[in-house]
Amino acid sequence: MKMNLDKIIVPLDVSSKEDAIALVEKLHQVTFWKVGLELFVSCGPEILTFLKSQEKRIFLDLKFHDIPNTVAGACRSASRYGVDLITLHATAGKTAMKAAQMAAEDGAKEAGYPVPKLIAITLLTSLNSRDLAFDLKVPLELPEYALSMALLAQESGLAGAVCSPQEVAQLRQTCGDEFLLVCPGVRPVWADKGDQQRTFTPSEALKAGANYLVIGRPITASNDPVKALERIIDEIK
Ligand SMILES: O=c1ccn([C@@H]2O[C@H](COP(=O)(O)O)[C@@H](O)[C@H]2O)c(=O)[nH]1
Repeated sequence: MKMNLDKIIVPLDVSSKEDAIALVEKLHQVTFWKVGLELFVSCGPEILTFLKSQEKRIFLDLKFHDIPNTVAGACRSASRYGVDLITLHATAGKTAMKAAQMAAEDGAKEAGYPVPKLIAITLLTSLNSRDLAFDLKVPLELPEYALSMALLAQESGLAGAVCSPQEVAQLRQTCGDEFLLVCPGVRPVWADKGDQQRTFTPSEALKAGANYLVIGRPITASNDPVKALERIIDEIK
């Protein structure tokens, strides 16, 4: 039970500190929480301080995407809070990713924390092949594109990537066992897909080689989040 629970990251996709604290208290067995744009924009770094006080691991998912100097500055600042994972878009480019990695090392060192793992967004799990080809005009097949973004992140010295579970087997095979692969877009068969386009079930995603699964609404939007989490843990036993 504990081993599988450690592989699940639950997003705190709520709009206030009070709601976030209530969720953390309700799902007290969850050890790894994700702070994304909605919560961070509404309550700022206070939420990180709260999670640290509860000895939780923190995935800071702000998906930085800017010029190298700005992305590096954001990663330096974020690393001073003692977070464990930080996202940035691979499409920010190699120079930005390299600068981000160096800055994260500096920020963590200044604050006396371990260096967080920087992981690159390959292609948002809400996009499908049609979006990639016709809207974004990317002339590559989707799996090839996701792989090329992961390789760019790896060449830039990043610890890993965020990918859909549908691409994780190929990324694992090419990028190796040490490369961290974090998968959102995970849906038990009984859950709504919502805006997620490239999904697998939790057991499929783990079998394919994901290190961590990010599972939000199937748990947090359920009438009984504790039961939903237990059901997922049972299914991946
Ligand atoms: O490609 C990506 C990158 C990040 N996310 C984030 O993961 C969670 C997924 O939540 P669900 O409720 O399980 O859909 C959410 O916070 C996203 O911002 C992603 O979905 N896809």
